Amino acid sequence: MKPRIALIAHDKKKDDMIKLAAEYLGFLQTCTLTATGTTGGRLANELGLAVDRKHSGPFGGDLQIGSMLVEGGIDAVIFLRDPMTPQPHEPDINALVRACDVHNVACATNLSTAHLVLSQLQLTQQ
Ligand SMILES: O=C(CO)COP(=O)(O)O
Repeated sequence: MKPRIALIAHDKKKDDMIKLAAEYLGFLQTCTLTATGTTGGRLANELGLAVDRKHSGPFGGDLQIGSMLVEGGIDAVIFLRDPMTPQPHEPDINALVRACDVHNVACATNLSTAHLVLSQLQLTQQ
């Protein structure tokens, strides 16, 4: 089955997300991708990736992805959080990360871990 990956980035991390996704473009094209609204828009517009776009994070996008994950619909989450900027929807962010822990779903919240997760997933697909 294709890996089902959620891609989410806070505003100051969106350029990092685009660079990361560009590095793994060939692999990500083989995956089923879900993203929060603005992140997904950039991935689609700038890299041509087919992404199921949920609401923007502050409007419930993290919760929508959390709900999918709880239902068993997500294999890994790449969530480039901005630890330096307070977010109005902090409880939603914590709920998503908590849902990953509850359901033992890989959750990369920084670039180093994102590389480890994506490179490993890519290996297991080959
Ligand atoms: O806020 C976010 C995650 O908490 C991301 O939402 P956007 O991708 O819509 O900016």
